[in-house]
Amino acid sequence: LTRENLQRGDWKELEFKEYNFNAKGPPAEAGHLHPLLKVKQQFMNIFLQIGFEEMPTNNFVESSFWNFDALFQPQQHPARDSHDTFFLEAPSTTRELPEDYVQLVKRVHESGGYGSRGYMYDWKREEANKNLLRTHTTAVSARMLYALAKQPFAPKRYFSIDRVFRNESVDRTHLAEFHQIEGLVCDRGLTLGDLIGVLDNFFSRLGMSKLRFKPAYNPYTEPSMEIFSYHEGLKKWVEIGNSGMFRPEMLLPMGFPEDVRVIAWGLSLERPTMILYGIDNIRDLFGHKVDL
Ligand SMILES: COC[C@@H]1[C@H](c2ccc(C#Cc3ccccc3)cc2)[C@@H]2CN(C(=O)Nc3ccc(OC4CC4)cc3)C[C@@H](O)[C@@H](O)CN12
Repeated sequence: LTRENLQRGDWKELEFKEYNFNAKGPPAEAGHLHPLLKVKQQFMNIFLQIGFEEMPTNNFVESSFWNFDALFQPQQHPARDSHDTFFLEAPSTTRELPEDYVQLVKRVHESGGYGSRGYMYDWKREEANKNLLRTHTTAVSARMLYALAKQPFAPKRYFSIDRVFRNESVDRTHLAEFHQIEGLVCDRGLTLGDLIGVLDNFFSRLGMSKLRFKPAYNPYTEPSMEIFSYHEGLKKWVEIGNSGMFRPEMLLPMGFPEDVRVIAWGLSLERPTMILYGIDNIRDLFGHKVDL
């Protein structure tokens, strides 16, 4: 039907069939929820069911102070190197830190206290001021615990599920960023048994029972444990996370009473999502194909 023969009126001779209003149109391509967000919602529901409150994680940029120093992670630790951490050029330094607390952190790094020897090095404020992309959500846990320690003591359960950034080489199963899931319980007199109990409760809600634990090391927790679960589908033991008890050198400078303990654990969102959705290349989780 061109403009010409429309104007000439040829169409008047044409035979048109009845319009069928019951004909089905082409199937509308509906949207899909992203697998990561569906699994995130599952984890969030579990945390909320067992009485955990969500921490505010809406700051990707963090100071080295909250990301490392407050966690008693020494300034010469390799994780603080630019090969593992994304430091910011602008704004390169943090605007403000709680000065009285900074002095207590400096002292515990340099000379210990509370029964600790410390690391016996010259702690530098310039190092703590450096802005970075947070390498773990434990930086948020540090901020929340510091705020909690300023109140009259009350037990708390917090969780966070958000993006963290590591300056690592990317490959089929590793990207420069991932979503960390972290839970913590703060109360008087908590023991490693309470940590094991909380982990049993949490992971059993995901169908992961029969947990096994292996001694591990984190700069900010002592003791620390890697967490394993026997995966019926894969017929093998799978590492499902890491955990531990925050050190007194982290908690006592915040101002917590001596008998307050914090048990905490972490895992990633990508690993369970890839397993639950049978995705073997992590890039398939993110947008269009990017061949790095
Ligand atoms: C550099 O990233 C390390 C990441 C990530 C990780 C590791 C440790 C923490 C932590 C912590 C922590 C420790 C103490 C106190 C506070 C936080 C958080 C994320 C996962 C943690 N991991 C991990 O998620 N594994 C996992 C979790 C769930 C799962 O469910 C499947 C349905 C069955 C399967 C697998 C363990 C390994 O994948 C490990 O090789 C990779 N880990």
